Amino acid sequence: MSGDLVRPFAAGIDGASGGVDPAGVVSERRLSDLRGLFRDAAALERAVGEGDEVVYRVVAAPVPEVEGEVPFSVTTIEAGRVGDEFYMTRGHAHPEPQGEVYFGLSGRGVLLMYDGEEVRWVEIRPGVAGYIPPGWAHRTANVGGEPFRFLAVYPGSAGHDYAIVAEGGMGARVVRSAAGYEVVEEPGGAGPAVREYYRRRKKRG
Ligand SMILES: O=P(O)(O)OC[C@H]1O[C@H](O)[C@H](O)[C@@H](O)[C@@H]1O
Ligand SMILES: [Fe+2]
Repeated sequence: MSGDLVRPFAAGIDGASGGVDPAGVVSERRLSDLRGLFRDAAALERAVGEGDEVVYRVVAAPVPEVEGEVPFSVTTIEAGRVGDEFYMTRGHAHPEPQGEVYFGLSGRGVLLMYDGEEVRWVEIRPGVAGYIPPGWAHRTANVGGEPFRFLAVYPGSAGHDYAIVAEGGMGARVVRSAAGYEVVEEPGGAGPAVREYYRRRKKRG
């Protein structure tokens, strides 16, 4: 059904350019792809009108997203903000509750995680690995003045659920502050449907 497994190989990971060699799928997300995610919708539309720049690029290794394989990719998030909020990924949960590891390659970012009730975050720098446990949605933001790059390694059967983050949020936002950045929790919390989504995914077996 899912075809042959991948043959052994080595890939070059270029922390200075975000390149992966050999590469598989390359995807780009522009400001206009991130509508509805930043708090300041008017600032986002202005920036879309002023050139709609690429916010991040993901270069994947040639490993398919199927059960048993372990895909990996390098994400480069450009430096920038929409209003006070730092450039960030769309963010997703894994419909199959599977973990993931991020490893910092260059620049400085925040890995934000959310389980429908609790917000956790860690700073990722070169040489730092962040662990995303099964059942936690995740998003990264570039909190520095240069591109932020990280390697991600995850189970091929994990999948990507973007809708739960688009609808339920991440419980917090990464914004500029006098100290550089801060992670500000959002008031109110998620509704019962969102909390139930995560609760189901955090039960083992
Ligand atoms: O998928 P996004 O939320 O847009 O995040 C961007 C990318 O970050 C990491 O590299 C993940 O492993 C990728 O699966 C993801 O696509
Ligand atoms: Fe993921």
